[in-house]
Amino acid sequence: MNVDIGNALDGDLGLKRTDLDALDDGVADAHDRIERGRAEAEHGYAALNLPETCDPEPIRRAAGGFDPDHLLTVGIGGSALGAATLTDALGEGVDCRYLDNVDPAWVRAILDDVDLSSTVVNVVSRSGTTAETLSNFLVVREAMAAAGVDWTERTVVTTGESGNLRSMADRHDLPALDVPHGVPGRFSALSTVGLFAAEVAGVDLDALLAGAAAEADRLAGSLFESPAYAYGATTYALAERGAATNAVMPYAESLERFAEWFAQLWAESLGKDARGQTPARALGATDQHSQLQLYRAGPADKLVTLVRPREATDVDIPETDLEGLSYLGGSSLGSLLDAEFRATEASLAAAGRENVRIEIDRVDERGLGELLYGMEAACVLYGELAEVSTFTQPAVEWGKKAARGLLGGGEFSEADAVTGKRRLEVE
Ligand SMILES: O=P(O)(O)OC[C@H]1O[C@](O)(CO)[C@@H](O)[C@@H]1O
Repeated sequence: MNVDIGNALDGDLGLKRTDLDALDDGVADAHDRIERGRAEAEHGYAALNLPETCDPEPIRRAAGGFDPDHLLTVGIGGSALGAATLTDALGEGVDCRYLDNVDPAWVRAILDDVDLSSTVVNVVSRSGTTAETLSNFLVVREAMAAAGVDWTERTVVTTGESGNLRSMADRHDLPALDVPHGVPGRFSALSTVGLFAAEVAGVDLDALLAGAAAEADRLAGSLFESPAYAYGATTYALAERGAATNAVMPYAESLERFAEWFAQLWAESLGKDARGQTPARALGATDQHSQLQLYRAGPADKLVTLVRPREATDVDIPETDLEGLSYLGGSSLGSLLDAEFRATEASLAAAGRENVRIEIDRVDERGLGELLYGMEAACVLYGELAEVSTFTQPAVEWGKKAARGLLGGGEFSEADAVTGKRRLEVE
């Protein structure tokens, strides 16, 4: 993974090279803290040890008995997004679906669309109590029964040491994978949580973890020596100068889900104490015809993170005599995408709008390992510099309690606030 922060300097937000030089002592201190946390496998920091601590063998054993047409992963947040990022980018041969929402029409459509007799179900929940995941799993289990499929023969559980799913796995002797200790869900893509789906979809886990390990080896006591820390420190420095939004814009359809994964990582880790940086999901070249107007001419309150593979397959553009389009004929879609990437990057810089370029060699296992690990390390560094509690997510609990109270799942004052909503309806 390479990070080019040149366009983050001397823009509207006024970040100077000297500011990064001044920040580098803080980066060194943060790196020391991170390395101490890794050495002690402290909660959260343990995620940065996964290239060494994640053992692919149990994952391969759990997946080995199946040869499915479909993989249905039932999980939400970090229990689905890492797997989805990996199978969207690298998966081959198996139709991988993710039930991470409880929209009835959408769930029904997916269950009607897959042949459950040739589907493997991976139900994933660290806590084993997440309402969406447990509800969807109960629906899937009933659909399998209705289809005459023995769900116990086609279900793999990924969960913590205790809880509903662990009890169910024990009771029915289901294949069960352990979520890693001390790794919050949004940091668990490179663990059993993300890698079961990847294994079923034919991803080379060793190459993926080797890419992550290579990025881990590049963590250093200076932002100028570590791509991950360069990104974490630069995004932090820009946030401190007003970049309230970070628009992540991969120039590859296969990385669109990566932007969704990044959004949870960045928002749930850094959105604390009335601070943080809002991740916006964009896609190149498509959003050049959409959000780019705002990024270039709207408020100077954001940075754009442009992500791309340096190499990719290509498609030739046939010659044409279409008026004014002959310059495209004989070129290729890859050349057009490359020109648009560099033009968008320059367009933002010309307008004083800060942007950062992240490149991986290819959308392959090594590249994704580098990218996912690099963003996780960047996030941890940003959290250290911002002095926030990177690895907790207390703010999401209020809504969970309110919903549970509304459903009669207990007495929660939060539910009272829902029924007391101020109304002003306009018909
Ligand atoms: O794996 P679990 O416990 O079902 O949690 C799923 C997701 O919900 C959260 O805990 C937030 O509610 C995320 O941090 C997590 O990725």
